[in-house]
Parts: sequence; C-alpha cells; structure tokens
Amino acid sequence: MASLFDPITIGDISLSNRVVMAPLTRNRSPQAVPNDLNVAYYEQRASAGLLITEGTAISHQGQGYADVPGLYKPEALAGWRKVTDSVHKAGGKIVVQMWHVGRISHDSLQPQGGKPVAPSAIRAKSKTYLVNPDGTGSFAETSEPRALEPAEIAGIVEDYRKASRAAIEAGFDGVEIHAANGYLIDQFLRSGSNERTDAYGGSIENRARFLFEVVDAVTKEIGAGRVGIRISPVTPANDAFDPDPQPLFTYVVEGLARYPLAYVHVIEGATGGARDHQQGDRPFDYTSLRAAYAAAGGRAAWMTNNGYDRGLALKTVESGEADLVAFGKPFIANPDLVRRLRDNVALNAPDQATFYGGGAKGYTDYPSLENVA
Ligand SMILES: C=C(C(=O)O)c1ccccc1
Repeated sequence: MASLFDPITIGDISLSNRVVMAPLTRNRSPQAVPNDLNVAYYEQRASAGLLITEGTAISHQGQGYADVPGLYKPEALAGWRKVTDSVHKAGGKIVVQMWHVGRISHDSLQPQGGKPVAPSAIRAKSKTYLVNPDGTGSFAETSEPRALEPAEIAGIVEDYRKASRAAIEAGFDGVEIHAANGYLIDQFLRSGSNERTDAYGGSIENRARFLFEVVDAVTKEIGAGRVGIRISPVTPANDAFDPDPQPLFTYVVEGLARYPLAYVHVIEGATGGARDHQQGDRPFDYTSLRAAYAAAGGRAAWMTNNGYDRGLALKTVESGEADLVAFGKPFIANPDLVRRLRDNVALNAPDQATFYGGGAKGYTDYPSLENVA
C-alpha cells in the first residue's frame, strides 16, 4: 500500500514523494520573462515531489493574461533556466505547463492587438487579468475570438512542439500539456465552444483531433516519458461546457493510453470549486474514467486535484485511487507543505487578495516551519 510520502517514478522522472504543486497563475512575470522573485518562489517549494509551473504561454498568440510567463522568447528561457537550476540544486523536480489560452484572452494582449483565436467565434462568458497603465491589475471581459482557419492549426501544433523542446533546453524535467479549464485544447473538446463543421468539429473523434495532434508532436519531440497532460472533464471554468462529458473524456483517455506518458492529471469537479460539480444529467464517474484508461493499456501515473485536504489525499493514495495528489492554494501559503502534511502541522491560510499580481507580499513571504520554530 503506497503512502503520499513514498517516492515514485513517473515516466522518465523520479520523484521523492507524491505531493505535487498544481499549476498556479500568479501574474508576476512582466514581459513574459521569469525573474528572480519567481526563482525564489519555486525554490521555496522545491520539497514537493513535483512542481508544475504556472500556465506558461507557448506563443504570443497563446498569451491570455498580463504578466504570465512564456516559452517563446530567449530571455524567458534564460529566466526559466535560473528557476530549474535553483529547484534542482534544492533537490526538486519541475515541469512546465504549456498553455495556449485560445479565446480566454483580450485584444490588448494579442499580436498586433488582433482577436484571440478559438475553434469557433463564440465569446466566452469569462474574464482575464490585465495590468492598467498605472500598474494596478484588474479583471476584464474576454474579447470576441475569431475562428481558426484549418490551415492555421498545424502552426499551433508546431508551437507546442517548439515550446516542448525549449522547455527541455531550459532545464525542465518535462512538460504538462494544458488541456483543461476551458483553454484552447479544451475549447476544441467541448461542444459548447466548438461548432466547427470540418475535421476538428462535430464528432468526439473530430473534437479530440487537435489534442492528439499536440500530444503526438510533443511526445515525438521530447519523449512521452517526459510528458504529462491535464484534463478537467466537468469544470465550468472559463465557460467550458459539454452536455455529455463521460463518453468524451473516456475517448480522450483511451487515446492517451497509446502513449507511455509520465502522468495524467485530472481536475475533479469545478476547478477551485465543488468536487461534485457535474455537467449534463449524471455525475461524472472518475473511477470509470481511470478504469477505461487502464483497460486501453494506459500505464501512466494518475494524478488528481481539486479541494484535497490531508485526510483525503492520504486515503486516495493509500487506496490506490490515485498515484499522486496535486495541491494548489495550500502550496501558495505553505512552501513546506510536504513537511506540514507529513507531520500533520497546521497550514498557513492563503491570502486571496494577493493571488494575482504584485510582488513578494503573498508570494514569497509565507513562513515555513523553520521560520517560526
Ligand atoms: C491557468 C489557469 C487555469 O488553468 O485555470 C488560471 C489562469 C488565471 C487564473 C487562475 C487560473
């Protein structure tokens, strides 16, 4: 029977424990370039079995929020190299979450102030984070997107491939493909955001086509053992919707089973919200999802996320329901979360007011136990 604190090897990546820092957008990398404050933030949390970086844009077009990092500028890759070197020196492992936001963006953030791109020209009822001329941050309505021309899609797949190569060259142990939370790949998957009538729309197979083109390109480029993928079958985040998620995501995981991936990362319920959130007329069956993955030959580690506390995480790993558990907000406020979970020590409470934007306050100033001893 495995414990949350046991080592595990996921694909080509050996981890010292099964506590994962979930990707957390913090909007503290102006010009999309990781800086020394970001280095300190990740280094402080290097005792995690695995760090997954905040969403990191694969291209300027894939950028949807102010001050999030990228993988598409040489200076950004140099900044990430400082992060990966410091995390490795501290004994940690880190993968970068590769992100294309699709329609969850704003004209002011897009190349030449153009429209964000999406499977279809359907505006999301959602908001994005902008930095005002006076430096203050605020959330604004996402802009009306334009539908991608079929000929443009191969270029975005190429951007994922290039970003995955750049990630390895910047010292990352691997990448996570962001296929969750109503961003571009998820926009293709869900019928609520994909009304295409070409080979990328309509049937489940067609709506999943873009996802598998990305998985194919990235695993061929850096090896499947360095690739994880994040999915969120029923999240309503960013206006994501599909009335029948069970067959859709069963098809997705059965396809993922063809690749010897490092891990599959599943957000259970509404991201940051109710674990029992459902879309359509029946509760989503996560046990069946994993069973379908295994029945199709899938052997990658299974990582779960969303609203886990210590007790549920211990039970979930000990029961074998999951191999790893990812924690978001608890890692914001507890750089030494692994030690606190292991020793069953009270957690610092996160300060929601400093989640997005700003500097060290609410970012690198949360105390570790050694600071308070
Ligand atoms: C990358 C995000 C996600 O996956 O939901 C994100 C972006 C902005 C705020 C919170 C989360």
